[in-house]
Amino acid sequence: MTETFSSVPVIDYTHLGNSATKAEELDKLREAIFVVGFLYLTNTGLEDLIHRTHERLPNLFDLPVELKERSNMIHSPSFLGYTRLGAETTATKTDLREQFDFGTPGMTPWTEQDPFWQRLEGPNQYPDYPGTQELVEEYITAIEALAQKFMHLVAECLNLPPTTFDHFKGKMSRLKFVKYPPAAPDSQGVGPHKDSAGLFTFLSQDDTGGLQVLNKNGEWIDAPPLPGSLVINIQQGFEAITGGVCAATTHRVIAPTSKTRYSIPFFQGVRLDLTLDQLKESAAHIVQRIPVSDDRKKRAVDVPSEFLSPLYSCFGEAHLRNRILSHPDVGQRWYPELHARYSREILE
Ligand SMILES: O=C(O)CCC(=O)C(=O)O
Ligand SMILES: [Fe+2]
Repeated sequence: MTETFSSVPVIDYTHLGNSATKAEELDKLREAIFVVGFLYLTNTGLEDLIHRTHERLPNLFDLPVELKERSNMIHSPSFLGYTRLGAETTATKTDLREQFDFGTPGMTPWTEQDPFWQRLEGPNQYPDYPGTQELVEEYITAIEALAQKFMHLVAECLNLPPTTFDHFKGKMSRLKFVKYPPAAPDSQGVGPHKDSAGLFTFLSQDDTGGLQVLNKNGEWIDAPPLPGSLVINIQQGFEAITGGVCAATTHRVIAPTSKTRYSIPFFQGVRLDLTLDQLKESAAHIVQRIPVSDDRKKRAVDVPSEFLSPLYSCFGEAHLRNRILSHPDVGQRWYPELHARYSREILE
């Protein structure tokens, strides 16, 4: 029988920091990473910040449309800014959500001499709502630090030196504020996908529900809200580092029917210049340590991983492709030739 899961494991962050409980919790983490690909992380110390941020979201999204549109993503070749309801596509269907995308501040401006995909790392557009920039910066600083520690723990659970994955880390991570308005039953909040921006995702969801993860048997498993927790999943960058053994995990959100849902995903960035060949070489010693399972590949049931396709020169290009297809209006404006090429590849 395929080794799979029917619920999402809960890992207590304080147990990972306590020598009396660490070994046992690392075992649970290993299982969560290698068998499930999803976990709840509790007691991270970020509860107050997460709570304060959620409290602001309804007012932020209630800003007049004209104000939100001023920071529309269409103005950003880095795919940062506001996306109105219905402007995003996943698995070729329209998502029923509205969102603000932010990146780690302080990126070096792109110039014509840089590779085209380097343009993904650019400046933020902040909505005109007092305190937003400060809150975004505070959130990104705090969660970047947690993400870094988490990555060290993942290395430790493989008996690798804690800093093993550090040189895969990219300069820019991404943070989103997302709103899902109520919709007809079984509507697509966001369709089935694997996160493409980097290593791990750290998601805070409110108390509405609707997040589902796919297990190896192709069944959708609910990931119900767990107050104060972060839901962590594997992105395509970590999948690539582990030679596809730790498959990025497929998930989706069913739109709410009677109340608005808000969520705050944070995507830990990966180095954009990583090529598949470089990865194969440097990841070989990592892959050897990963427990062998006869059904390694079965988790990736239905959503292809762009980066493991030899079509793309490096992670940056694979990620750019994903952005262009998710936000076709932005893709068409800034990268018309790539937009045409990537769209054609889907049809073929
Ligand atoms: O809103 C959520 O709970 C999940 C969002 C998500 O999966 C994404 O934006 O990549
Ligand atoms: Fe996602």
